[in-house]
Amino acid sequence: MDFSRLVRAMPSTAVNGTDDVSFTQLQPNILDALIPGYSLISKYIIATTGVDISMFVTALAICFGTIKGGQYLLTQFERGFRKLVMSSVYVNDTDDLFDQVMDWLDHRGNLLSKRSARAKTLKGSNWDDASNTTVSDAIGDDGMFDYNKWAARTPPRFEPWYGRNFVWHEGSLFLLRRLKREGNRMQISWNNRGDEDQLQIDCIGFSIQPIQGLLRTIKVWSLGRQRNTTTIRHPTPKDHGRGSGTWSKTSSRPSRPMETVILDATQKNTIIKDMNEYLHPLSPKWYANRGIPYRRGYLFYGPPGTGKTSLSFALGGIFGLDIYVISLQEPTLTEGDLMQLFNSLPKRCIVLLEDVDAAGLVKRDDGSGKTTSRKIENPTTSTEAGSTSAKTQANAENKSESEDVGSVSDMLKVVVRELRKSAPISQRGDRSANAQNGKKVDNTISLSGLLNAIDGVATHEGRVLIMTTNHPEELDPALVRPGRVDRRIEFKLAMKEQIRELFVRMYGADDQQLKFGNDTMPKIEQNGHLSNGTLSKPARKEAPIDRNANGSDNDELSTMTKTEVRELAVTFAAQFSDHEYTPAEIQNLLMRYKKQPKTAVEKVDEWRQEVAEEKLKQQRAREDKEDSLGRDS
Ligand SMILES: Nc1ncnc2c1ncn2[C@@H]1O[C@H](COP(=O)(O)OP(=O)(O)OP(=O)(O)O)[C@@H](O)[C@H]1O
Repeated sequence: MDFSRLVRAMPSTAVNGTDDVSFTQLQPNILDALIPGYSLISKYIIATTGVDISMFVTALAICFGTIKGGQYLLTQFERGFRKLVMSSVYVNDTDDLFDQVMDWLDHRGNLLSKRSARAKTLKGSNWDDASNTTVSDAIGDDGMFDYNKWAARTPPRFEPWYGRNFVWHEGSLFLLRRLKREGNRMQISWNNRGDEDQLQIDCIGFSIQPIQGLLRTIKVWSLGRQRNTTTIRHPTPKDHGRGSGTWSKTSSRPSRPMETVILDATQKNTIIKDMNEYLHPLSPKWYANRGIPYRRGYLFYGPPGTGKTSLSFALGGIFGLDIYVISLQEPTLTEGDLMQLFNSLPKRCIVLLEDVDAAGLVKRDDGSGKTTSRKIENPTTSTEAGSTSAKTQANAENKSESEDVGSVSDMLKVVVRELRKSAPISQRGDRSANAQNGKKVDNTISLSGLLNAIDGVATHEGRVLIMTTNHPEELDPALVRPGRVDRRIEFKLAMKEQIRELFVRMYGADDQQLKFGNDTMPKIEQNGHLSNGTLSKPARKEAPIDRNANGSDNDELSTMTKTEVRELAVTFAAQFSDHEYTPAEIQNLLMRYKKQPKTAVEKVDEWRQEVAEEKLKQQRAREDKEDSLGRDS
């Protein structure tokens, strides 16, 4: 705005205030100062249409000025008022509390502005919100499940949009606003999730105590909602724009009940008791008094599909801990990120470090100035349909190394394998695949980098570290030394008893009690505590298991009693030897016949044949790949 022109436009009488001022006379001059080129436009309009727009534009300018002035005064008043008599608490969006408050706001429908709200389609991780939809709503005319119908009936979630939200809680009035930082300016915006958002909570008074009470209420409310769910977090993808080395919540799923992980009872008990003891509120003091870092590490090792991840998730469920998953195979993960990720862990959580053997760790400098690369094997693909166990694969490879070095081509294979072992990490395994796919692969996590992150600073004391591997023999002793790994748990191929339990769980789950296979063993209460063991409850009545929700003709279960299922489980398990298949493979067979336990028993031989053929095919494919690698080199 040109103020000098504005002053010049006012007649001296008006400026001096000695004469009456005709407001209409001033209009063109003032408007010309306010809107550059106004007089020209105005003259043109008068010349072409004969209409004088001065009055109209004046009215508009006055309205605009009044509104802006009002807004300015209001902001100044609010600022002054807040400074004088209000207290504030800020919550950053990287804090869990931020989401909890947003969720809480969302669930208080009366908070939403009457005129505007943001509708958000719910993603799969929210299990509760589809509960209003019944199965029949989602069945198409042809009797098949129609996902679109299901999704269409799942209501969107309505969230607050721009503006202030006033909350009345326990006799206090709160003002909640979301602020987004843009440069040095804080702007109000609801749900424009970006970087560095903040929630500002104000209340009237000279203390933040009422806000503390509000946040406590929200936390308790949130805890109630999260009960029986396990939150999984992964490193935030690099392209997310939030900077590397931060965690993102990837899912919140119903906790996996411990009894669904079929393992040796003693083994399972041991780890639960150990963790329970470690997480006890008095434990940190016990560790501190003895000068021992308050950390606990476990190594879960064994072939793919034997329950390592499942047990980790179930432990998260019973101890109410969130799970922070890091895969060292992630090609863009750097040592700096790893350190930052470990340093930003909450006080109590489970860190699941997956496939530590396949990470491509470079061994620590052995003093000779050389660093030696670790071997990367192509980890067995644990497809649901007939995955080959790593053990079988390892045996096959060992065998080929020791026996088959007879022909030239066999010798070549061995040479190729050795070449692959010593090749730079970026040229091997998954990183190689990523490189071919155009992903960035120029980083490496060295063993010392990993050890630094694990040992880290005292801030992440209290966490539980679970490392999983299919090849424990390939791990550097430094990584698994006591203090870093306090207990090693071996996961083996399924025993007959495990197979029987898997069968019973699949077909008679409603009848299963929380037990570890031995009635004298302690039971896990819902809250994760151990209690003295009692006899498992017998089946209530011998009625057929009728869960014919969408009845099908070949539903054998609806006519079977639980006792019959148990008896059939024994027949099923008797067809296998111990340590023949992984639990994942057995589960895959059972999943094919979800309601046909008798058919599952009959089909074992057919399935065995199929799995053997599949494994042979995979073996041949591996050999062909090695041959072609040999030819290329
Ligand atoms: N001991 C088990 N009890 C019950 N289910 C199991 C068990 N082992 C495997 N499964 C089932 O097999 C599937 C794969 O299991 P999981 O991911 O836990 O295996 P894993 O040992 O972690 O494999 P990987 O080494 O490939 O990560 C899951 O669906 C799980 O339910």
